[in-house]
Amino acid sequence: MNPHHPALPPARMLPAELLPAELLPAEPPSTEPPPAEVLRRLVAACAAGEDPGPFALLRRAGTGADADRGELELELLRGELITVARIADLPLPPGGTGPRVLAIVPFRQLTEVGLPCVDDGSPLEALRVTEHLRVPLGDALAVLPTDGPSVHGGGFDLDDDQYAEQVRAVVRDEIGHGEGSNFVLHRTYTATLDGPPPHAALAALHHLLHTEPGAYWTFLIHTGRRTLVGATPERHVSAVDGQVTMNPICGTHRLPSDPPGSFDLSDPSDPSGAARAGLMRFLNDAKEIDELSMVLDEELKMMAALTDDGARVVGPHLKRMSRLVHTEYLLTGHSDADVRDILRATMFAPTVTGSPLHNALRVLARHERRGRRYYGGVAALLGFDTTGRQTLDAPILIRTAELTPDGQLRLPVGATLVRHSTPSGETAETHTKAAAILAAFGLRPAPTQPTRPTPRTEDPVIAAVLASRNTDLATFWFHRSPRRPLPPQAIPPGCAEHPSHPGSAEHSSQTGSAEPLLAGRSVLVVDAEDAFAVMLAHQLRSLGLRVTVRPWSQVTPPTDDRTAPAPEVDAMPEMDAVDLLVLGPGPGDPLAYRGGDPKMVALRRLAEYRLALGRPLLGVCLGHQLLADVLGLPLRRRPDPHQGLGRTIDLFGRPRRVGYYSTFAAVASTRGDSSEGDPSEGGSSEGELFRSGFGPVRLARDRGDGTVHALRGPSFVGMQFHPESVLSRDGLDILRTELSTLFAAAPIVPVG
Ligand SMILES: C=C(O[C@@H]1C=C(C(=O)O)C=C[C@H]1O)C(=O)O
Ligand SMILES: NC(=O)CC[C@H](N)C(=O)O
Repeated sequence: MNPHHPALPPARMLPAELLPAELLPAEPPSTEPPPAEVLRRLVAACAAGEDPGPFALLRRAGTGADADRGELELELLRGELITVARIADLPLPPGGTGPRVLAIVPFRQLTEVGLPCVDDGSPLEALRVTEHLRVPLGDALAVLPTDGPSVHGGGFDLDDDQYAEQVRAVVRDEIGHGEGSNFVLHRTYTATLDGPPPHAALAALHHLLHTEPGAYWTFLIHTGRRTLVGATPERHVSAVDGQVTMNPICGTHRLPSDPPGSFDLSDPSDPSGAARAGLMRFLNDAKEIDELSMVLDEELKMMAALTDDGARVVGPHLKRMSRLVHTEYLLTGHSDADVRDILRATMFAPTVTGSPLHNALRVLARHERRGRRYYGGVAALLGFDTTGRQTLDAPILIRTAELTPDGQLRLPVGATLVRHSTPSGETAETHTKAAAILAAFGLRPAPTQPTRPTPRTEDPVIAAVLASRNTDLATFWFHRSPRRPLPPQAIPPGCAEHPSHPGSAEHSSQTGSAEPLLAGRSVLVVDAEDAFAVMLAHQLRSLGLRVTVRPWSQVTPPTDDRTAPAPEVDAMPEMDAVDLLVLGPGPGDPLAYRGGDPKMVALRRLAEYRLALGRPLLGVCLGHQLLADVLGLPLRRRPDPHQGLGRTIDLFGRPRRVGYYSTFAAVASTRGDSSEGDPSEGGSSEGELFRSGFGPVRLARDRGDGTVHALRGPSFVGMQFHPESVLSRDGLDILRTELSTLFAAAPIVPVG
């Protein structure tokens, strides 16, 4: 018996002192019962309301047992409960293979790295694993209870009208004011259990194992202080053999049937093909497509910061759950970092927070005004493989109910809000997401038949529609060569390839190779609170430049102006010395410099300083807006935010596919309008000419509304779009062209 679980007495063994001496075996018998028996006793203890001690049951896809052994299993872990303050405190001493620690990381863990959130004090609890058993899934299902205690008094903390109003407010006040492109707001369903929570959780797990075969983890984690039970579709991050994988899932198609049955595209009971038609509408829905691209961009930022080889994108694919279908990408890269550092660096997924991450967290705290407990955090299984390398498997805690010993059930659920979200649509989405878990507690009708998991290969028509989404995306992020082949479990079924293959002409122009005019030049990228800066750095490096990235608060031009807000760090000589200064993208209203906003003041001063110096300067999005402002072009807030929007534009006479994440824009009025910023010459393929105090500026403007897509001056370039975004198919080529032109034109200034 496991000494940590005295509540579970041995079932069959008589105490040795009661046996006649001749019956005593020469060798002590194995006292370890078979795994299914251990589970049976655990279930019995829970049903009797006894304390089963900390344990977990995990049905893991991908990196789980299936991949190794080809049979379905439920992992049973037991261990000691520990509570730690920081992720780094999770104990992972070398030695032994297999899982060692199973942690539940609350959302408030963000405070550990100084990121904003409503701090509800939820603890970082973990099981230090003392026992790891594998129970064949069939045996487990035979032992798990089919019925749990009844549950009553359910309802959402925010009613539908209140949630819809929050959706409206975020779209209008945050996305509509340049604070970011997507935000996830949650609401929580609560109810009360009439019996022991671990027993209720086991019955719910049984239900979910049947109904959610498409889940990434179907699991129950009982720490003694709480029980989490759920079927989460989404891997947040895993690390196997130095291969780090993230899995942004976004876009939600609500399945029509109620109560739901199996979702089969060739379902003979759906002769009209209604299910298929609905799925096709979803796959072609601009909002759903944009949602996934936005979270792909945001997770690429994380991967770019985390891995030494950038990241590689695979997908998109469908992720099928019982009542809904999602779309997903997979991102892989290489990192030798300690798995606890990987966890710490990825708090938390953009699919449960928003973009850009830091400001999204502020927006969440502002609108949600209550803690998230474990919602949006992760479960994390840490251990070692047979070669002694650390392993990590961390799903996102969504579609997960928390049961507390006092019988409270909480199920938080959210939706990704984007510029074209509708309050009613997002509210309906939260109901559908909650339904699968609520059904497991008898709070919603159960599906009539088991759900079919996502097939290994997609239906060819659907696969083609999915693959076509990549034609407008940046090859650069699809063909970064991984250091080693992807492990088979990293590649999901029906892997869609990017249409441009290695070796093609398009591929070589889009994947980066050192440029003669750029190679070896030094660049300082100023991060204006958007990790797009790190993606830009990867692209610039691929063009041969030497790149440093620094937060805006640590970069400041030399100034004698003592009235200006005090910089955190003294003037940096490299401001003058670097061959190229890049002012990066960032959230917020660029004109807020007038009210003294420290970030906007600092960035604008950098633009002024570098312009006066006459040395190469590139402004991207927010950086471009502040550059345009210094040049004398007016800035306007768009009525139609371009947050997360791919467009084909006319860029100095060439059609270019680029991605926008902006609500503001510089505007140059059309000829005949006498307002400031009037271009002084008519349009040409070279763009219109605007005379600024820093020399003539060529403008690439939108013919419809006059907004400035890009500008070229004697020593500077501005881009309203994001060349680094996955939405910018032509981003890398634009950077190459614009920077080469800039360096060809810019006088060589000796620095000494
Ligand atoms: C936020 C949740 O789910 C996330 C949001 C999705 C969406 O908005 O389409 C889809 C999958 C998840 O990444 C949740 O279940 O609470
Ligand atoms: N991505 C950005 O740099 C955005 C700039 C600015 N916050 C806007 O929304 O227009």
